[in-house]
Amino acid sequence: MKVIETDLPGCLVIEPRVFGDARGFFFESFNHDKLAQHGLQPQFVQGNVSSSTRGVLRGLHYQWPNPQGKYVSVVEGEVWDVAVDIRRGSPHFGRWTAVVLSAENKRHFWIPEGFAHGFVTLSERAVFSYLCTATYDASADASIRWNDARLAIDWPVTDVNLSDKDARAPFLDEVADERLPIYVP
Ligand SMILES: Cc1cn([C@H]2C[C@H](O)[C@@H](COP(=O)(O)OP(=O)(O)O[C@H]3O[C@H](C)C(=O)[C@H](O)[C@H]3O)O2)c(=O)[nH]c1=O
Repeated sequence: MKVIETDLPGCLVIEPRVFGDARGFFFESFNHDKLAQHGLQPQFVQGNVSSSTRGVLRGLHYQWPNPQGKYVSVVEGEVWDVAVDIRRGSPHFGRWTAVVLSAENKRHFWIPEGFAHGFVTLSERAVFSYLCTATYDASADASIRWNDARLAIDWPVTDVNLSDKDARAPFLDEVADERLPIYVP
């Protein structure tokens, strides 16, 4: 397993060791002890799977309170996945980083608690599978507009297919401070 730091502190790319043979391949999608060697000890309590067609954009989502750390990957197709630091008091507030996740590259992406998350689907269909460190709390579920000029996320696709909720998401400047996660150094 390789753990690669991104340009946004806290967000990590994990590349599993893949064992291929005449039958196909095997890889460990999550290994507590191996991640712990890299200082990462998430305790997952929920797993999610979603399927999206080309151009579907889900995000930018977060939970506060009850923030979720997310360990995300793609088991079919390809997405452009983005994490945004929206923690009040963070030295990196408003900064984002992105990674291409695909069934082919088998990369996993660790997004810490307090970050907003989203992705846009690059393939005909993408099946997105991820683990969370807190369970879903509808009352804490929150969104920020995907194309917020203040974030200036360089999405590779702009003709996107959004849920009504995401299309109406507030801009960061419209979100009350108390609805944003708190940075804990
Ligand atoms: C997230 C979630 C949703 N739901 C229900 C609520 C809705 O009735 C339905 C679809 O929810 P939503 O449209 O919020 O699903 P996504 O747009 O895929 O949201 C996710 O997309 C981005 C990429 C994320 O990072 C979050 O995990 C999550 O917000 O599933 C649940 O029952 N449990 C859950 O954990």
